[in-house]
Amino acid sequence: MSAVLELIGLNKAYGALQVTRDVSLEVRAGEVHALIGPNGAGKTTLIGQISGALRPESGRVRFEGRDVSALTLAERARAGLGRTFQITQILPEFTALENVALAVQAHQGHSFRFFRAAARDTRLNDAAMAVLAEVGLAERARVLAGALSHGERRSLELALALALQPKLLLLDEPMAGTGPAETEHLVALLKQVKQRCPLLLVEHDMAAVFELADRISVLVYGEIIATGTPEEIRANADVRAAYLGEEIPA
Ligand SMILES: Nc1ncnc2c1ncn2[C@@H]1O[C@H](COP(=O)(O)OP(=O)(O)OP(=O)(O)O)[C@@H](O)[C@H]1O
Repeated sequence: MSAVLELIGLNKAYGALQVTRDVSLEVRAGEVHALIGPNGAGKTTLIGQISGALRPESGRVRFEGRDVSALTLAERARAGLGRTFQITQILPEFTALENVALAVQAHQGHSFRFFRAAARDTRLNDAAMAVLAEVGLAERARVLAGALSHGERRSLELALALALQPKLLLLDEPMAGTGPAETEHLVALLKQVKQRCPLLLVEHDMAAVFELADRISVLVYGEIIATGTPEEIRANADVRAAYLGEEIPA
């Protein structure tokens, strides 16, 4: 399988604290690649360097064969490097449908200003409804985003990202704060999203990671200590030592 995203020798430090150490990694077409590691290992910092929110001191990011290292976050997003929006970026006073319509409209390159009116536009509405249906929120389309449950807002975040038709999706802890039923729903949803584009998934819920991932990379103190299939990672002595053998499901 070909690499959609390639990280080549990324390094980043905060003062004396080296948070990314010579990280090289590839996400291949069709795969869910999970990035796991103990708290503070540098996962979010690494995602930031991929999305363009943070600049590494050295190293390259290649996306679909193109060096995107010099591109801004917005330019990378336009190139198809998608990420989930934080819940705080959901507009609570607007309906789920209006939130997604805004994202669809943004993808089509229009101004945000008239999106209330634009949300009445049938084509825009249809496109937004299709994305909502994809994440299981069709029946909640007219509900204000602020009135959705936590799990539903997580699904809405995913819908906002999908509305931009990403060619790869970066997911930073999509299961955080969700209950068991919501987690199950999100796992099923991500399996479906995988049919559309590859995923780079940062997640602490190990059961979800081991269910979803085709390959897993393990980050410890900013360094990738192992990359492999779930079976390989489960059997890796260094990984078990880093996790004290606790969180890796048998
Ligand atoms: N802006 C910053 N300035 C200084 N240090 C930072 C900054 N951002 C993160 N760090 C430090 O960098 C290290 C890596 O943080 P990061 O959030 O990337 O880890 P993480 O693996 O995502 O952690 P978690 O699993 O807890 O979310 C931590 O020691 C953190 O305290």
